[in-house]
Amino acid sequence: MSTTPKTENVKLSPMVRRRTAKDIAARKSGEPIVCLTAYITPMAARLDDYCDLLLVGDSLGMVLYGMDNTLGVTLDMMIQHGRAVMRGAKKALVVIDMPFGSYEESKEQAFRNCAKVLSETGAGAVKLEGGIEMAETIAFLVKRGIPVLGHVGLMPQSVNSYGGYGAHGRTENEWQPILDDAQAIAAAGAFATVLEGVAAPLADKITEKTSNPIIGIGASNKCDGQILVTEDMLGLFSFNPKFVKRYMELGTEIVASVEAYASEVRARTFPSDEYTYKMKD
Ligand SMILES: Nc1nc(=O)c2c([nH]1)NC[C@@H]1CN(c3ccc(C(=O)N[C@@H](CCC(=O)O)C(=O)O)cc3)CN21
Ligand SMILES: CC(C)C(=O)C(=O)O
Ligand SMILES: [Mg+2]
Repeated sequence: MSTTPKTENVKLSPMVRRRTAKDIAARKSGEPIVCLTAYITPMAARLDDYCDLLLVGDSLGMVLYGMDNTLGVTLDMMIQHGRAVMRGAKKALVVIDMPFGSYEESKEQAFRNCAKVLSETGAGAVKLEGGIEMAETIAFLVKRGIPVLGHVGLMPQSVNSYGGYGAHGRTENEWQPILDDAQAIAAAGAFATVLEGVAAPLADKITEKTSNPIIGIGASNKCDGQILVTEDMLGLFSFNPKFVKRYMELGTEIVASVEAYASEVRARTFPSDEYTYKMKD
């Protein structure tokens, strides 16, 4: 009889070291940081090999739930989708967007909710929108072990104040406050910053004048990295702002497939023989 201990038969999956916030921080002026959003396991699994960072964005309120903006997204939604993405992604750093109302009130509120998000999802960092006004909160979180990805420029959770999603910094008198925001949160310890919806020359200047990596969306190709909403670049979300390049037309392909299925059902050509069970011999 074999006396081999049971543990010897346990197959360990090959160890992949997941990217950390520190790895991303080290990419200032280095190899561009590739980022996309992910909300669900099967998508995260497919993006994982190609992305340094996967963001569970609060854009999921609009993309998955049909909301008009991101303001109705809850902490529980972010946690459930965060867990789903963690099950699919093994290599990328997973970052969870803090939803509107979950962090702005005080640094204590921010810590409580960010800690809940990290402990219940296993993700490696959180993202929160805000410039100078959030710098103190970001420093408080970072000093207590919570890596923070910043987000300045167009901040979608402030859509009611802006009155829309127009680009910022398209006249030079708008530049200084946005640069100040980016520098303030870099100084507060954000490991990188998303810069959204700004004129390209301003994005170039901010990238040059900040100490942490700048990840652009609707910004410029001189940023230290790029992010897009995955459903936007796949052509699944009916939305066509200037900054979205559609790499495929998934929505059109879905419609074509459903059309084919519907007509086969009506013609009784589906399910054909190969899709039906035979009797046992
Ligand atoms: N699917 C999706 N993709 C995103 O990039 C995204 C979201 N959702 N939800 C959260 C925010 C909202 N964002 C938006 C929403 C609309 C425009 C937009 O319509 N832009 C127009 C100009 C609008 C105006 O001038 O008022 C454009 O042509 O760029 C841009 C960014 C970016 N974020
Ligand atoms: C667009 C990205 C940066 C985002 O914040 C989101 O997807 O919610
Ligand atoms: Mg967001």
